[in-house]
Amino acid sequence: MRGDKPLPAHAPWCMGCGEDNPNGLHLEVHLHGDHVYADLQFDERHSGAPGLAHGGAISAACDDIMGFTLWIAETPAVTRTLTVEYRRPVPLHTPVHITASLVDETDRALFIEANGTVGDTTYFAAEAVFVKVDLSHFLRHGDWGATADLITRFFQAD
Ligand SMILES: CCCCCCCCCCCCCCCC(=O)SCCNC(=O)CCNC(=O)[C@H](O)C(C)(C)COP(=O)(O)OP(=O)(O)OC[C@H]1O[C@@H](n2cnc3c(N)ncnc32)[C@H](O)[C@@H]1OP(=O)(O)O
Repeated sequence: MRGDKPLPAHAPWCMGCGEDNPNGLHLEVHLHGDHVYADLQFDERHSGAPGLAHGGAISAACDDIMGFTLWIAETPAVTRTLTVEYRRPVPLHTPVHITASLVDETDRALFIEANGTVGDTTYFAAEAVFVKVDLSHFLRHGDWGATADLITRFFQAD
């Protein structure tokens, strides 16, 4: 059983968890047992209808926290599909607890679920398929310098 452990951001400018992104969600994600979790509050930067979180911001929060179950799966992977069920409108400036866990795995695919609650009530739930990649995926498609930083975080996370 894994204990409660803070996990490093995907990248400093990551929209979900990067500490240097002024418009990001600033998720601080912890590993706890067989799942990861974060506590967040959406604010005006993430607004859709007045006073309510934008569906895209909620989807981004789900995608990003699911991207932390990679430390459970112990493999890099990227989102192939993401489905979000918006069950209740999420007010801004309201504490939301979001969790994600790995529910199944094949040679190439990870099946991941996320859940966002306010108090004891589920406000949104998501399912995703991530496809495993090797770290060269990020070198091939992304920024070399930032990828070197990502690889450092990958190995420091152990
Ligand atoms: C300790 C570890 C720390 C890690 C630390 C690294 C951090 C790592 C940073 C991550 C950061 C995250 C941040 C948030 C998550 C993003 O935001 S990720 C960004 C958004 N996503 C993307 O950009 C992905 C774009 N898509 C792609 O690059 C390519 O489609 C992919 C995903 C690499 C797959 O390419 P491909 O290999 O050509 O795809 P394909 O052959 O069609 O499918 C591959 C396999 O997956 C299966 N598959 C595909 N789709 C499905 C599906 N829907 N259902 C079931 N199986 C499927 C296929 O059947 C196939 O299996 P096999 O036939 O090989 O057995």
